[in-house]
Amino acid sequence: MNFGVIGYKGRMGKLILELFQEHNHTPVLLVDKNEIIEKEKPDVIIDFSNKDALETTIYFCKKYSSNLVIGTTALKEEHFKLLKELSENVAVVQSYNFSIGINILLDILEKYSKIFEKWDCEIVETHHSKKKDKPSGTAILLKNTINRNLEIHSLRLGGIPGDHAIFFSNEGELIQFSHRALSRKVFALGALKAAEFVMKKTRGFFTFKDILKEEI
Ligand SMILES: NC(=O)C1=CN([C@@H]2O[C@H](COP(=O)(O)OP(=O)(O)OC[C@H]3O[C@@H](n4cnc5c(N)ncnc54)[C@H](OP(=O)(O)O)[C@@H]3O)[C@@H](O)[C@H]2O)C=CC1
Ligand SMILES: O=C(O)C1=N[C@H](C(=O)O)C[C@H](O)C1
Repeated sequence: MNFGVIGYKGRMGKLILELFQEHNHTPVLLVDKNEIIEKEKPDVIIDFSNKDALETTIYFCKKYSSNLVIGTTALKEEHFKLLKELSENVAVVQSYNFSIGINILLDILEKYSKIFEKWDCEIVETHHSKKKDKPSGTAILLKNTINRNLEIHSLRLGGIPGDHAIFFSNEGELIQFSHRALSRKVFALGALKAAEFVMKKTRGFFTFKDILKEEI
């Protein structure tokens, strides 16, 4: 496939560019802050950049009828509205976490977190010190899935790719669910899986969990 990367100079952008090429896909559109390299029509555009790039991303998706895989976090309601509108014409996969493990954890929490309704619950997320947003998109996703008012604690340290832990506790016990991304490559692999998925679709709004339905 011909693909585009928004945020191609970033930590995720560089990995995505490398991994997709290893799988014989061709980069035809590269966008970063104040930079656009435009060669051909991309079949799919991958955006791991910043919410401020969304306008540009949507411009290119519309211009070329390209499908979109977007992992950028800190999106606001207005951004989701734009993505839903876009998905009326092209296929969009949006997720704050493209790892398989977090999506399995979301599934478990969706099914079982009600059991802990009367227990205290808090989330701790730990990421590298260069991460710009707080709390992480994944922590927001976990909180929305648990579907209750709870506190998120954010740590920004060293080079940690992404740790999330959910604690449930009553007077005498503690249960902890946790996930650690051992490297950023898991997210790039997830983006590749999502890009291959959208190539089979013409339109619609999907999450990474929709893609993993057959696996989890
Ligand atoms: N969903 C998931 O599974 C994952 C999501 N993420 C998310 O992906 C995003 C990128 O993460 P990461 O690669 O670590 O971040 P980086 O800061 O390393 O990369 C982002 C890149 O986008 C560029 N950029 C910033 N603003 C714009 C803009 N308006 N137009 C075009 N390019 C722009 C940045 O340029 P500059 O540095 O000059 O600002 C930078 O090169 C974050 O939102 C992060 O939370 C990350 C990992 C996994
Ligand atoms: O910025 C990151 O690095 C990550 N961002 C995502 C988030 O905010 O949840 C996913 C992952 O944890 C890494």
